[in-house]
Amino acid sequence: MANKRPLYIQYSGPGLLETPLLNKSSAFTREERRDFNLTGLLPYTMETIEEQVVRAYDQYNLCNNDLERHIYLRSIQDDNETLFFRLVQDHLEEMLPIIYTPTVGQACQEFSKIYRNHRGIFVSYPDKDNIDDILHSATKKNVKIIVVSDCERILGLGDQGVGGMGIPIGKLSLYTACGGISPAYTLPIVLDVGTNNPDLLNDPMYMGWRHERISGDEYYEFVDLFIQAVKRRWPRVLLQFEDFAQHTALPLLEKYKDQVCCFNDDIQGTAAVAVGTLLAACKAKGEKLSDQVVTFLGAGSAGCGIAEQIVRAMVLEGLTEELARQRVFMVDRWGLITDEMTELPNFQQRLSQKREHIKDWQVVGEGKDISLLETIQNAKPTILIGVSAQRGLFTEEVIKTMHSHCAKPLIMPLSNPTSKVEATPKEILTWTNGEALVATGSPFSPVHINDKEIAIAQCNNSYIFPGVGLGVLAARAKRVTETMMMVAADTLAACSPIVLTGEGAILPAMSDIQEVSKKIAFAVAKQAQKDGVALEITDEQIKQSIEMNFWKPEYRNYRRASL
Ligand SMILES: NC(=O)C1=CN([C@@H]2O[C@H](COP(=O)(O)OP(=O)(O)OC[C@H]3O[C@@H](n4cnc5c(N)ncnc54)[C@H](O)[C@@H]3O)[C@@H](O)[C@H]2O)C=CC1
Ligand SMILES: CC(=O)C(=O)O
Ligand SMILES: [Mg+2]
Repeated sequence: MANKRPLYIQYSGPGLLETPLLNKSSAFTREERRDFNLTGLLPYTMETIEEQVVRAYDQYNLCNNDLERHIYLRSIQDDNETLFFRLVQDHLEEMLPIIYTPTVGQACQEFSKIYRNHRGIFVSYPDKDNIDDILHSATKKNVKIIVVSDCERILGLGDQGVGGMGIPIGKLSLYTACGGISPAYTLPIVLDVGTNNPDLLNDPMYMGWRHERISGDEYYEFVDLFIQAVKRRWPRVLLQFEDFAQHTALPLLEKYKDQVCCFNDDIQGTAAVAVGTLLAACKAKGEKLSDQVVTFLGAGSAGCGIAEQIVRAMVLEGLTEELARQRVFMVDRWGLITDEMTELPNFQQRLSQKREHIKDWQVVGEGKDISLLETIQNAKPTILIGVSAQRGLFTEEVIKTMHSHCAKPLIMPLSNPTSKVEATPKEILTWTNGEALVATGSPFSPVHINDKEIAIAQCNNSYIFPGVGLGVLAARAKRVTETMMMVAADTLAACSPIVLTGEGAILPAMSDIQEVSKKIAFAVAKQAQKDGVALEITDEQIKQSIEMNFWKPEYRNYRRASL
């Protein structure tokens, strides 16, 4: 047991067994059973956590499908968090797809059907006058990281109403499993502002506020009530915005990024993991990022967030911003985004291509609505990124055309969950004779082609946010800056096996994720100091803080706290 210091607690009897953060189930010792009035409430034999994991894993293997596995793991989490995280840690690669994408998507869609137990906080619009009271009802006093969603864009599955709670829960499980943040410090929150999903509104089982979404000033005033209440309750908390829709994601980030310690995972976390992946792939090919030409399908929060980070990285390599922007092509549902398109939101406008630069392109229809295929035929990209949440849009023709211009293209269908992928790795590798480098948002099995087994990198922001959170806590940072996200990307690239050894995968193995998160945390903490948003402590103190904050799923001895 690494942490031998006893924990002084006030709970006893059934109340202790019903407190998931403290419950040890059959692992309570004889003395603890006596001291905390547990004798007779548990079978006689005392077990170790290893024995408990064996039983739990046996039961897990009896489940018939992934949703059942998800429900089973969530039930352990709601009963005994230490056991849950030990089980997940011991079977990380197998269980991440169950507690996170893709299965969490199905769990969100079926939330009201599979609901078992309360977890997290629901801040519902009709309760808007009581948000302080709601936050004070949270049993955790010392919350350090919140993941909050209004659930309007859950993965690529659209508006899931309160069912989206699965996402903050899943993200925070990864904060602990991958970034060592104690579950005692994390809190998932859903802002229930209604839903525009007719299936949910018509579902008699739907558990959220049965009302269409509030919008406009009413929406922003409600979110502000929430943010101000969070600041009063936990002034230093790190707030992660997750799975907001495109029309609110950036405005909320712009509004709050200088007011509270916060970031938007879909814009900034995704940008960092994608640029980290690109940097690693370029190093592996012996090329510079600034030599690449990048095409996006999907110019939303993720697409534009990644594109802006690519521009920043190209500028750091020496390109002018104007030249960098000329190398990035954004295709959305109306085709290539150009400066002739009126009514583009600002974040797309900044990434539009100037007509004069593409005037010589060979396209049909006088250059209106330039398709993805036409963009690829003319721009001849070396990198193709899919963040459109539309299955199948990377067609055989699109991929083969890309391959005809670039011998070893990097193709990244990043949309989640698996059902929304723009093309599967098997399709891409088949159409490119195994020559493309592929990274996906959701996990995929290795592909066998030309007598080779090709592992598929999972380019998901889960490589970034746990380390960023750990770094913010270690340095006690007050803000999350763009440069902190940029060093997270650089550090991820530096951990890539292909960069380190010249062979292997583009991204580190999931089994190494804790060490990667610690490295990202250190770099993020140092950058926070450089940016003047963190404590001035020594490198040694940062490292110590990271190690000290790194929670391990092990039971501690309990002593009775005097009341
Ligand atoms: N791998 C990762 O770490 C991450 C993956 N994602 C995934 O990326 C996808 C998009 O997320 P966001 O950018 O936040 O959503 P968003 O809604 O902001 O953007 C999606 C964009 O795709 C466009 N689009 C829709 N249909 C299209 C079509 N037929 N052709 C071209 N464009 C089309 C939409 O107009 C929109 O601009 C989701 O599936 C999400 O799960 C998001 C964040 C992180
Ligand atoms: C991974 C993630 O954050 C998303 O798909 O929304
Ligand atoms: Mg997300």
